[in-house]
Amino acid sequence: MSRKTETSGPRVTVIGSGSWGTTFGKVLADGGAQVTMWARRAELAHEIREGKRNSRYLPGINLPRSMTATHHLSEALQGAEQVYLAVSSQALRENLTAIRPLIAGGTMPVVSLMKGVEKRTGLRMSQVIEQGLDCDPNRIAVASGPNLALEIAREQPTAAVIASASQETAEAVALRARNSYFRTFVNTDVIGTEFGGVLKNLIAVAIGIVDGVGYGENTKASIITRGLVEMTDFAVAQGAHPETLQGLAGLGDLIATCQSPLSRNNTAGRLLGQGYSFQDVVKQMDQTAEGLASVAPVLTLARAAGVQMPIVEQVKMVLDGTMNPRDIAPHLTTDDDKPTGERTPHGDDNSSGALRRAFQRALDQFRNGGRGPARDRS
Ligand SMILES: NC(=O)C1=CN([C@@H]2O[C@H](COP(=O)(O)OP(=O)(O)OC[C@H]3O[C@@H](n4cnc5c(N)ncnc54)[C@H](O)[C@@H]3O)[C@@H](O)[C@H]2O)C=CC1
Ligand SMILES: O=C(CO)COP(=O)(O)O
Repeated sequence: MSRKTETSGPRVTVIGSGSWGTTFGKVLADGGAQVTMWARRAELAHEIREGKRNSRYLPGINLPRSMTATHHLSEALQGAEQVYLAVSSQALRENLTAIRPLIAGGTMPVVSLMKGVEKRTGLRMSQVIEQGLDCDPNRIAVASGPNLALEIAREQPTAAVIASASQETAEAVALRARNSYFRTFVNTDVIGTEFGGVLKNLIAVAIGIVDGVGYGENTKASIITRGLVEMTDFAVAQGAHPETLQGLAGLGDLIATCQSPLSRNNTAGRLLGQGYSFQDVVKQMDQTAEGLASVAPVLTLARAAGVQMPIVEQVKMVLDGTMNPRDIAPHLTTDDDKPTGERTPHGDDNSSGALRRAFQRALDQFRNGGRGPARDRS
């Protein structure tokens, strides 16, 4: 398929040349941008720049001719109109320290492509960016959705969400990060969009465990469905719109990650289910499985907010080696509470949930200058 590859397009920079950073760089380049990748290792920058390949992370993929790469941060960031961040979540803060003086005074959007929380602080990536760059939250955007890197690198049609507190920033980023095989929608629910990406990783680890022990489709469907309830309850308690969790950044990503053997979180879970210890799994994974680091901070936040997450609790117990993977279930098997309904506290029949949604919609409209709701709107 031939793609638009102008060499005179706007300059954008992608920090991190792993599987997602490189794939997103290709998305941007195929959308007409002049993309400079920053790679930590000089050899990888050389391979991308000269060979138009990233053989370790994206085997078999030819990268656009217009894409270049460097391992010098200052060179990578020079003249960038937008900056995309795609290192592992735990490495973000140290990278921001190096980036900050190089973009000081800049007003360009900074976009998180990451799906984790910082282990030490429990902060979302956009919050770490706000602190690390000391920048206006209206400049920050996050990208999320059912986005398995290798499928997108193969140009399989996919959709994603770009969220920012500023509708204008979300739209500017969405316009840049789109092409014939990658469609971006926008919203202003940064909390829901980010937590969707974080939480589905945890449910994908649970599904991997189920696969690893050899359970079938009923168990998986039960865990995916109840997992979405946990994701929604948690995210809404943190200030998200429930609708966001029903969209691409929630349900969409949950389906993709739970179904695909390409998912690293799913793979890590499968190894746990097969009996490998957490330490063995970490040794075997040569790419980032964010869910492993997010479990503890998510549970800390959940407990503080009074949200119950029985599936995530079980993932933690399997990781800690205190639960046999065969005991995983859509509920805590030690739970002898009386039967409850399926509905969540934000369900349609709940007036406080409806009130909250109405209030959030009004707030959204106010933020968008009265232009109406902007949920997942292209
Ligand atoms: N691979 C995928 O399909 C998708 C990944 N993501 C998210 O993107 C983020 C990055 O993931 P991937 O690119 O897939 O991971 P990866 O493991 O393929 O690459 C991570 C990159 O970060 C770099 N890195 C690690 N520690 C670093 C440090 N201290 N300083 C600088 N660079 C460092 C590595 O060298 C590597 O280039 C994660 O948060 C992940 O959840 C989001 C959507 C899709
Ligand atoms: O976020 C992803 C798909 O949307 C990638 O999932 P994994 O990190 O589990 O590979």
